[in-house]
Amino acid sequence: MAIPNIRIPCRQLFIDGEWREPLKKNRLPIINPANEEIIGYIPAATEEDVDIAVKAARSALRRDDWGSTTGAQRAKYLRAIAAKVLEKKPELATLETIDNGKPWFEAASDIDDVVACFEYYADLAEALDSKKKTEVKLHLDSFKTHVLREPLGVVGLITPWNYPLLMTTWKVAPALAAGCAAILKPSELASITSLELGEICREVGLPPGALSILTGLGHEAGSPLVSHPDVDKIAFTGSGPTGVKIMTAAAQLVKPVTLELGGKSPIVVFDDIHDLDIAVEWTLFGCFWTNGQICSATSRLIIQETIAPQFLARLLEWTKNIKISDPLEEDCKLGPVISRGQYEKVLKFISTAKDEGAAILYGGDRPEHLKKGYYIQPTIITDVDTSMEIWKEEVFGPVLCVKTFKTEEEAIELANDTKYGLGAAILSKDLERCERFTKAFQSGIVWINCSQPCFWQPPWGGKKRSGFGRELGEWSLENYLNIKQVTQYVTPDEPWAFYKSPSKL
Ligand SMILES: NC(=O)C1=CN([C@@H]2O[C@H](COP(=O)(O)OP(=O)(O)OC[C@H]3O[C@@H](n4cnc5c(N)ncnc54)[C@H](O)[C@@H]3O)[C@@H](O)[C@H]2O)C=CC1
Ligand code: BAL
Ligand code: NA
Repeated sequence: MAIPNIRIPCRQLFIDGEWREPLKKNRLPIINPANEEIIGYIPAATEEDVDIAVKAARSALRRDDWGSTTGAQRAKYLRAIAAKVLEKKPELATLETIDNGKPWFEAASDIDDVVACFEYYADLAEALDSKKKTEVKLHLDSFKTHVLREPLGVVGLITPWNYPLLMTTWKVAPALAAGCAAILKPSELASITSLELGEICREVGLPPGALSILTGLGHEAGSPLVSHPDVDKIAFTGSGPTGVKIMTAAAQLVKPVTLELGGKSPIVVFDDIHDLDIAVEWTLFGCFWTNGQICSATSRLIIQETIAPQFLARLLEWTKNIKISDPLEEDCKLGPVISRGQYEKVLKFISTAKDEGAAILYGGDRPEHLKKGYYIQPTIITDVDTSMEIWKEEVFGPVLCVKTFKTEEEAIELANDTKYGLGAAILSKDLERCERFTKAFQSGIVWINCSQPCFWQPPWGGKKRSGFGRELGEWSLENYLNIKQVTQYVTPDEPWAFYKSPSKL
């Protein structure tokens, strides 16, 4: 597919089905991480705009055109959105690349996932109609009970910048499928494609207020959404510290949250791998895909001592072969990280690792041939100790740290030696061993003989400090539904006879 040359659309906030200037008229720069240039501006919402969006969402839930829709009717909107996204795929992929820095072909594949995800939740919305009301068998005949699965209400969706439109979709598609009215707050570092979703919703005639999109800063636009008393739930993906702030604020209102936070996931490689090159490639992909900015990145390589020298030698050769370039260039496999802040943060992690005594096997700096842009070489760090920051903390950049092990017990201990629990991978020919590791890994996701493939049908989420709740699959729909018990006394002519009846007049 040809990469189109594109103009950055100038948008406002998407509220109540229309484009509206933020009340305070503030805007934030859009920076292309590949050249550090300001390429446009996004509107910056504040508390006042949040309040208007919440009122519009409430009104959508009260109106028949959204609040009384069946799942089948909502499925039509979701399919229409999917079709429009597909139609605009080349432009959306380009916008994603120049906003986020990921290689264009990765962005294009994200857009395919966006389309598939909207279609998938269209199917689930339809299926919801037959599951909306389900009977619950009781042990008594004098009562009958059924359960209603109804939209939870107004939901706040706060998303990160690493898969901008895809992370938006992981939340928006199930929320709309469930019949909620959603308010999306994308990351200020990459909001363009989420705003374009607003234009798509307008084009397909999604009822006003069903989805509003408020771009802006976390503390100005995200925080008021979390603290708004008329928002029923927050679904968040992002950093641990922000997750803690959100959970703390939501707790004041006993507001449910789902949190998909960071990770420091292990990839355990045994000496009985099927093939050295295949294992090396999964190891690279597991950490360097999306420029290393994946919450589930398997950024701790735990390698069996017996195979370590030849594995690392081959890993080095493959790493040197990775094409680092402007992400719009064909065959680019590693673009810049998202921002100046992230660039400095990642380099600091590398310098601290060196200060703490680790060795840089490869990378550790900006590539010589790229003078501008937030580029960092794919970096491999060895001689790592479990007390080091590089072993413990999420880098969110193309940095892999390596530790060797002798026995299975040692490997599992190292794998679980983290406060996080999102993903974990094992590469081994021995499937019984893989099974033992699957049980022992303290994580929400396990990859066997691979790392990172991500599909929309299975559940996605973590344990420990990687958060809680599950996205994707049918699990995500449950996040946006209220389960209501309805119990009926079916013998109303018969007294309940709990209290003593006063004598009749
Ligand atoms: N788990 C993941 O997928 C991600 C993890 N990260 C990690 O987080 C680090 C910092 O990146 P940031 O973009 O600053 O992440 P962040 O967690 O602060 O931002 C994520 C989203 O939360 C919003 N937000 C920030 N403060 C908020 C608040 N007080 N209330 C409500 N919403 C708020 C942001 O505007 C953005 O939309 C990265 O270096 C990386 O380590 C970043 C992005 C994604
Ligand atoms: N494909 C992984 C999604 C994430 O990093 O959040
Ligand atoms: Na950007």
